[in-house]
Amino acid sequence: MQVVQVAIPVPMYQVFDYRIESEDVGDIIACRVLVPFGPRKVVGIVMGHAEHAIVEEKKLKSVIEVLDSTPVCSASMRELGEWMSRYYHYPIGEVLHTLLPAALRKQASGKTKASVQTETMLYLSDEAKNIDDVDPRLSRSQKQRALFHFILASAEQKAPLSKVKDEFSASVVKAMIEKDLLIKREEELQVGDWKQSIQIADKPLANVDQSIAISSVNVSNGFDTFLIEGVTGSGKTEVYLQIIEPLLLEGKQILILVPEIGLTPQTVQRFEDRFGIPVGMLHSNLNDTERLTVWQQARDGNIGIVIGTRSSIFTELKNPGMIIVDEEHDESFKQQDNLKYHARDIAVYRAKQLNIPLVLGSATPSLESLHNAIEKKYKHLVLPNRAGSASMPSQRLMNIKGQQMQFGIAQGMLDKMREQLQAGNQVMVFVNRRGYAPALLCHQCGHVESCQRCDNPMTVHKSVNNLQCHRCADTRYLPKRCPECGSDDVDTFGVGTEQMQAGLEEIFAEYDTVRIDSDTVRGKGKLNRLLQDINQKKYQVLVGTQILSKGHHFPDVTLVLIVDVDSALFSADFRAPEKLAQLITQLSGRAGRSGKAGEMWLQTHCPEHPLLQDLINNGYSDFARYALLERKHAGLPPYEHQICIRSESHKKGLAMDFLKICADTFTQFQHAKVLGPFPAFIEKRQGRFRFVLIVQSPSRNYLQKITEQANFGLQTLAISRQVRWSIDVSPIDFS
Ligand SMILES: Nc1ncnc2c1ncn2[C@@H]1O[C@H](COP(=O)(O)OP(=O)(O)OP(=O)(O)O)[C@@H](O)[C@H]1O
Ligand SMILES: [Zn+2]
Repeated sequence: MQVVQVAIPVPMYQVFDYRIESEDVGDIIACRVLVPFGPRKVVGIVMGHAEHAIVEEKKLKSVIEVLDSTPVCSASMRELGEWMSRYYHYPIGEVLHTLLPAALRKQASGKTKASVQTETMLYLSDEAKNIDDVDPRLSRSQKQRALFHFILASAEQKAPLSKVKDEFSASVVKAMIEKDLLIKREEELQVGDWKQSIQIADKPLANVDQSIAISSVNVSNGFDTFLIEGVTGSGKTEVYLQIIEPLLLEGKQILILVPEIGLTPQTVQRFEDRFGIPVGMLHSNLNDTERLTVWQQARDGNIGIVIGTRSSIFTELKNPGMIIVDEEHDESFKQQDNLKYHARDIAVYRAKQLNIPLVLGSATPSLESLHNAIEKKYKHLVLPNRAGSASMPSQRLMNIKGQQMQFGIAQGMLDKMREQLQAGNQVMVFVNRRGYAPALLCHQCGHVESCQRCDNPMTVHKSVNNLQCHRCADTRYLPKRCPECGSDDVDTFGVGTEQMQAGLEEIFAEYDTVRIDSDTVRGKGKLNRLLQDINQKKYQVLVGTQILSKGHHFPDVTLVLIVDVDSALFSADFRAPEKLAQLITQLSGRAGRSGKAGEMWLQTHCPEHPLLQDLINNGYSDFARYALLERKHAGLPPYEHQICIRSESHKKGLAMDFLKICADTFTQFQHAKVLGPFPAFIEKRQGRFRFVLIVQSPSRNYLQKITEQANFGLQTLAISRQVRWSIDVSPIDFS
């Protein structure tokens, strides 16, 4: 009998010992096993072999079943898991489960699922090799003769069944197997197939800045991190295409991370068109089996390029060549619940582990990455101009103090929009709220309909005729009278995307309007169809939320209007200016991308605000450097490091008490600053009161160590089981 240590997805930090009778432990390291855990059976991963079991050996429970014949994760992935467990203060069993494709986490998954991918091949039998068309076994069936020639003509006189099935029916194949003319055999999927089929399509000649970036990356050998800071439309994607070309030709695989809503078939198409090979796509709309297939293909080296969102950073690559993180500033790279990892940070660790280059790209780099570039930890490559014949859009502020507004738009702006529409161009209007209006207000008594569970005004949705809480998704019918005083003088307050679309349809009745927000793009392929329709100019007026700002290339958009973002100028979140500057710059970057002059207008009550002045006059790059200076003086990230402890409870006092204990714990450490507890930006959600505590230190290592120590103590407190709490390392959001 031997004892194995198994990582199990439960909120406990240790591994668990189990007995195993038959197998040699050395053979099942990193394989999944089914084990009893309390009353349940769970899937765990064998981490190692225990010399001495913690529990007396006789009392140890046994492994029920070994689920894999080969490891489900490589040694480097296991090492990454162990690092993440320490770095994010998260139980190892749960970390490893996060790294694996969902299909492999489930108990039902069978023994062979994770193993090497195979395919069924059809061969000519030795007998078949010696016959010809007049042989009676072939002469009577035209179809069988055709299949015989099909395989005879194939390389090595074999063909995959999947390909044969495209042209021949199953009965033809079956008949030939029964006559001993064909042999069916399972073979390991051939590695490097894609390498043979690469065909590089015509490409534009890189401009000077692009060429410098391409050659800087291409001369690198082994691990190195590059930050490409390229203005919107500067041809960053073209740079990615050209830097990965020599790697693909050597048979090396490329992993590209993109933001959640940036991953569209158009993005994938650009890579497929350039290299003529299929690209594996990993995103949240895939089912578990589809995800598993891409994961296996990548791991077995059967696919050259994988493009995916956040969690695809955990893709295993047989022959890794490079990792690219596009739009590296995007917040969707940070997982906000459970294991709160940042895919960009994991990318740095992964690239170092695999000894390959990492390329981060953005028009609006995060202050973290920019800081690393300025400090020369990353190599900084700049694309200051737009590619081809396009030039940068002009950026203007529209002072709306005291102006007459129609649906939240100033008259002067409507005139400018009409001008562009009449010239055959498209215009884009950004509104930061979906729905019809952010609140329903009684004109008589001032009552605002709110979600009681979240203490939050409910948003009016006229298209579905209800009120919705955007925090907890609760819905309520849309009242005709005030629920407080009974007056019928109730009205909406503020403008959301729905109302904006309705208003613009009225004002510009002769043009077609489309709305892009999470309500209209729900459903598989919906966003893509809408994006295609926009590119085919079915719509002239585009109204939408953030989704519109993400990397889209709309050649005919010449005017971008940002309706109202003033509230972000007064946010208590120290990251708000950075986020706002990124949003404005990315939105503005949608205008004038293909030679036509573009303009961006920002409506504001505060045109003199220094952030807006700096951004509009000097651009993001200047703003960001100034913002870094401010962070330095204020002792904020990236100059200091933070963790945030969040606590939630139905009892306000309890959530607060827990954080007070946390604060006392951390105050004992000399080199840490403790801030809070404060109410979270969203103070209440789903009936729970929410608080945060921030701990800060100039040393990341020190902060890591004291958090580990503190966490150990906090876990043992009774109150820690009465509140819902979590540790967020390098938080980017305090809501
Ligand atoms: N060297 C070049 N010569 C001519 N056209 C180019 C060149 N490089 C890129 N382009 C074209 O310029 C346009 C913008 O390029 P691309 O989409 O690569 O920019 P980007 O920097 O990734 O954009 P964004 O970050 O704003 O989404 C594309 O239509 C692309 O084909
Ligand atoms: Zn709610």
